[in-house]
Amino acid sequence: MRALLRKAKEKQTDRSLPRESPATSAEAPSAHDEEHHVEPICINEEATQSAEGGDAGVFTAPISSIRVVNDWIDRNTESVLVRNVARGEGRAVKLTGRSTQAYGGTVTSDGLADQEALPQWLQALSDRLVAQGVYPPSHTPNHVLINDYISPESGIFPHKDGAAYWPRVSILSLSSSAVMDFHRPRSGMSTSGECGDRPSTETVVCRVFLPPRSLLIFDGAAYTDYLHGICAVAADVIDESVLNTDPHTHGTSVARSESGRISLTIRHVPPATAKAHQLDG
Ligand SMILES: O=C(O)CCC(=O)C(=O)O
Ligand SMILES: [Fe+2]
Repeated sequence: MRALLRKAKEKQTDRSLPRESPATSAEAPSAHDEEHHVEPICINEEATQSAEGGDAGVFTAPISSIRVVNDWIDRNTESVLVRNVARGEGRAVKLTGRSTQAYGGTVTSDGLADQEALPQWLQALSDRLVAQGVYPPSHTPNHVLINDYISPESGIFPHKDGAAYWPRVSILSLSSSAVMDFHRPRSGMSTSGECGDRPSTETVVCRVFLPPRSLLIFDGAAYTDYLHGICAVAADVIDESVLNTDPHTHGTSVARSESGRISLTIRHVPPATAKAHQLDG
């Protein structure tokens, strides 16, 4: 495992990823982590094998708790998942620029209420994340939020996922790439409303390219201290500041797919009763 992580770090060097360090607060272990006993992630060999034989691209970003596994699924699996998302349209909630489908239950400030079993096609993803060591069996993902972005120009305003979730998130991208921005919170920064059309240089500390079929995993400071969001742009301008990109693509822009991106946000939510119990005692 150590060798693997070392390999990932070497890849980071190979790819000339920016080495600026983020705000020092990002490096410090968060009190929230300790409170939730977040174990380090161990992504095993299988997770780093590209399904199509290419470079899996696991790396550690400047905020040390962000990782991307490229080609986490193959194209056939992607097509199956896209079709399953389309079949779930009946349960979709329409928002500006995107619709969402929630599976697993209702997330409340106390934890997961009205818990329902994940459908088999989502449970398979959850099981794979546990098998790969991304989640411990005690925190098997039990909730999936699907964001179906209506057009390439759709995004999501910078936000934090909040305290109801166990603080590690895995996001699987389907159908299109996008760049996710991690923002340092700024006093008075709005965390609701429309997403912007460009990242704010004032607040962005880290930008990460998410190709279709990639899995983004973040926890620690990236989860608790920073906001994440996706700009509302039809094409993402790529330069050396965007992680998970090859140097030869710097200076180009990558168009998002006309059909819009779909993301599956896979998390563990402690049951409402368990959480209330934990707080009591
Ligand atoms: O579409 C994405 O990748 C972001 C989704 C997200 O941040 C969320 O569901 O909380
Ligand atoms: Fe989020």
